[in-house]
Amino acid sequence: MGILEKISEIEKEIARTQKNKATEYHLGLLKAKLAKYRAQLLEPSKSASSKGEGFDVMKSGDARVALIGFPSVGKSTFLSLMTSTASEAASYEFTTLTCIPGVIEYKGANIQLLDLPGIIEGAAQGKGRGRQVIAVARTADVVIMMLDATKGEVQRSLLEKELESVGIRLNKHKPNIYFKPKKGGGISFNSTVTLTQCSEKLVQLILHEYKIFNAEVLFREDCSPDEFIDVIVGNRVYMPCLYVYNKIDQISMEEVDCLARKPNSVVISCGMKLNLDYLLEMLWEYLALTCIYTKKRGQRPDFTDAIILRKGASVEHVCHRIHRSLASQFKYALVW
Ligand SMILES: Nc1nc2c(ncn2[C@@H]2O[C@H](COP(=O)(O)OP(=O)(O)OP(=O)(O)O)[C@@H](O)[C@H]2O)c(=O)[nH]1
Ligand SMILES: [K+]
Ligand SMILES: [Mg+2]
Repeated sequence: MGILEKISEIEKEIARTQKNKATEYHLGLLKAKLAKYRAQLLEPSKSASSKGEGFDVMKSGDARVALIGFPSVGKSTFLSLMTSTASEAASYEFTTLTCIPGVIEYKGANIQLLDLPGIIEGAAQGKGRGRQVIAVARTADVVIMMLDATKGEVQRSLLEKELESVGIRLNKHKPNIYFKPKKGGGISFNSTVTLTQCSEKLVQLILHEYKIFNAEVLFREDCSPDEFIDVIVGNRVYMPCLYVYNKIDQISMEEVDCLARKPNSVVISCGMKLNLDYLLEMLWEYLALTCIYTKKRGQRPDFTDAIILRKGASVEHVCHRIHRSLASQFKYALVW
């Protein structure tokens, strides 16, 4: 019997079993077994762990948001609330075993929301489906880190550490350092600002550690050694992250107030549908999308049909979105 069949057998037996004092232990045992099989299912197969691939879900819509969090913080409940997709939610951990996409429609944009399995400490090393979950997170435009408001802050720092360890930088911008390896000429080091954390000597040491002996380095901001290393190593992902504290129906007003004041944080209750509108507003801000409406001469624009682009998009981007031949024949645009 495969694990999936075993799981379904136990689930059936739990459903069959009447809940009362006499069956308490039996049910408890079944649930423990269920959790064990689910955990086994979450162990990555050897081939999957070596490749570190994500779940195979097509990117669609105008932007992608990934839900990252420990098990049972309410990720699936949230997806089912915000989209027309239903994702199974339950009180036991690892209810969700794969990536489930839904769509949030907001201001005329389609935002793809991805429900993912819960991740745990050690996820980056391949514990559970952690590696796959993180691989999906890398492809997102914004990460929602969902946290259980009734649990301590330690969950937040643990998850941050996991993402850090695989090169995901949350709510940080790319360090403003020009770095170019060369064929010869040694290391040329310059800075346009006063450096308080790095010196020429340190930069050289770090570069030698990476076996780089010829390069041009220009610091345009006062970066730390870690940030410099990020630049050398490359392949870092700089990701906006919204910390969402769910289940505030379970804590006191004072505690809610304290969490709500943290930077990049929103407090909600999926159970009582609290503050979800505000979360959407914040999400929209973090996605940094912009709505562009086209209009015919002498007519009003159609505000139900927006072209959604990243902030900073040019008229040329708009042309490409309308038709690929438009930009080359383009003469002028009136922009409001
Ligand atoms: N009190 C309270 N319970 C909630 C809230 N949101 C979700 N829950 C409950 O929390 C439990 C876990 O919810 P899920 O949505 O399955 O959590 P998940 O993060 O998807 O869990 P996994 O898929 O196992 O990682 C369920 O019993 C939900 O009913 C909330 O706002 N308040
Ligand atoms: K759950
Ligand atoms: Mg879930």
